[in-house]
Amino acid sequence: MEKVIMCRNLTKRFGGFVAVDGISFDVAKGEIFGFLGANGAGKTTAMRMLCGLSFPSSGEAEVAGYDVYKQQEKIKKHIGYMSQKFSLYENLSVSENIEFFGGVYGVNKKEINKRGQELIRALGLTQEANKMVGELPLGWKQKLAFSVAIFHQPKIVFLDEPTGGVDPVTRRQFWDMIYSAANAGITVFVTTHYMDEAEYCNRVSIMVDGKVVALDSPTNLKLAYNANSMDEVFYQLARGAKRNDN
Ligand SMILES: Nc1ncnc2c1ncn2[C@@H]1O[C@H](COP(=O)(O)OP(=O)(O)OP(=O)(O)O)[C@@H](O)[C@H]1O
Repeated sequence: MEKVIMCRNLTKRFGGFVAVDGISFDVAKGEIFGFLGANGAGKTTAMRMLCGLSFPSSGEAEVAGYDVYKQQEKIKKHIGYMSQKFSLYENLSVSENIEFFGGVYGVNKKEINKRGQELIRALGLTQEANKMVGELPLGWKQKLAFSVAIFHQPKIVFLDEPTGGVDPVTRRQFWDMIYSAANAGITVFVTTHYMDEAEYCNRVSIMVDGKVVALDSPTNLKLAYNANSMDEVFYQLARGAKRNDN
């Protein structure tokens, strides 16, 4: 098994508060890894460390073979990132967003043009290519944002609640794109609050109050917790959480 993410006792403190408390796991190439936890559990903080955006307080981690303390710039080059809050520029057109982000990620102009056109066709956005992204329905924006995040063919894509606010059918279509990316060898690390999405992951980790309290396939987790759904598993584990930012 080729590991593309490895972390051991990864910890982040803010003053005396331990936001991420000694988490350890590996993620394999091409795996779809669900990273669950209630509000305030520490998911975003952990993800920011793995993306090379923030230094851990202690512990070890390697992402795409690079060290999270010493090689943050290398990590950023080899990953894609999409979140609900940060993705596309609403006041640029579909084509301009592809050009811009392709450029930021170091794809050359010729490739951007060629693959950009293919992408627009594949997404069925030919008529909308010159429209401002702000005019697109949310589901289309999310699909485009995901495509842009993997345009430079990264080893890993980090998705922070990528499908918030859209209906189950649109979410399902989004997940078809995730499966295609994983089949092409891109590892997917995804946080979500939707338990139907947790069922789609190869493995799921559940964080409570900064710690990973369970990690396995959805099938094994349901067996272990004698539950019919991931919703039930999640409820059993997260109901005792002390933190809840909401
Ligand atoms: N810069 C910071 N300074 C102090 N505390 C912080 C900081 N960033 C996060 N925290 C705290 O760390 C804890 C974990 O926050 P984090 O955003 O990682 O949780 P999360 O699991 O991503 O939650 P959500 O699902 O709401 O996004 C929270 O209690 C939060 O208030």
